Amino acid sequence: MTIPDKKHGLEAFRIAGLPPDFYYIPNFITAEEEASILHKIPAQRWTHLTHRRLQAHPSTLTKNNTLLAAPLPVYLTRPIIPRFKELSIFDNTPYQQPNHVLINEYKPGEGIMPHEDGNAYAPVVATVSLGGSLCLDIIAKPTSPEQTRDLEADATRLLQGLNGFTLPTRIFQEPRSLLITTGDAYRDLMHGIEAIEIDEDLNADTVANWDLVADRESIEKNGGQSMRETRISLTYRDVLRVSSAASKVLGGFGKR
Ligand SMILES: O=C(O)CCC(=O)C(=O)O
Ligand SMILES: [Fe+2]
Repeated sequence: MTIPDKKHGLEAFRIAGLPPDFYYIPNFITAEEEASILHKIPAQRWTHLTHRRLQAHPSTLTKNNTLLAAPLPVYLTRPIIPRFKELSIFDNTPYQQPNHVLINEYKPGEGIMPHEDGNAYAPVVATVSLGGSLCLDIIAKPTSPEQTRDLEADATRLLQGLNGFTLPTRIFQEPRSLLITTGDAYRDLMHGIEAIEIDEDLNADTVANWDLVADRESIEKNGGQSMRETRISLTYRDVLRVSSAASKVLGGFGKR
């Protein structure tokens, strides 16, 4: 991709009509880079869940959401992290770059229940998609019935005013794309992936990032449908609590 100028760079990729801030960048990595990453994901590190499998790098967080400081493997950092820097994606997080990557794999018919990512992380997630396409569902957080009524009324007014989308809505994620979720969108919304084999009824009225999708043509040719294939996502985050105990010991040895 051509990196646009820093200050205005991301703005061109904002998903208009959704609460701030979501950005969708198609073709963030090349097909060669995608193939190289897919090849390097270690086959022996998967944890199997009912509807997907996953692995955490450099490791799973401890029970109190602490990351044991360790470098990320190089295939996850290059060329991706320098590109994040050019776009200033993590400039406002404590370590100014991601220190943790979750790799999730979804086969056709698999998904992830609606959830929020919570406060173990700085409120910025950068998701690189590999392999297949699918829709991420964007959902309002459940609140008390009265709050929900008030919030829905507010949200409807706001969204109609902005010519926006009412929630729930969908973001279509193509292979090699980057999705950034930050600000209110990180804090106030939930996201999930339906466990289905075909994403249907895809068009400008039902997909929030339709204008930014690179291959709209294939979907249109296919009557608004997109068949699921195996998709792997890399979710980059900056974990707030980092313990350097292990690295101090190693560092100590290193100095002898
Ligand atoms: O695969 C994705 O894009 C979403 C993964 C996700 O929501 C998570 O790891 O928290
Ligand atoms: Fe998530």
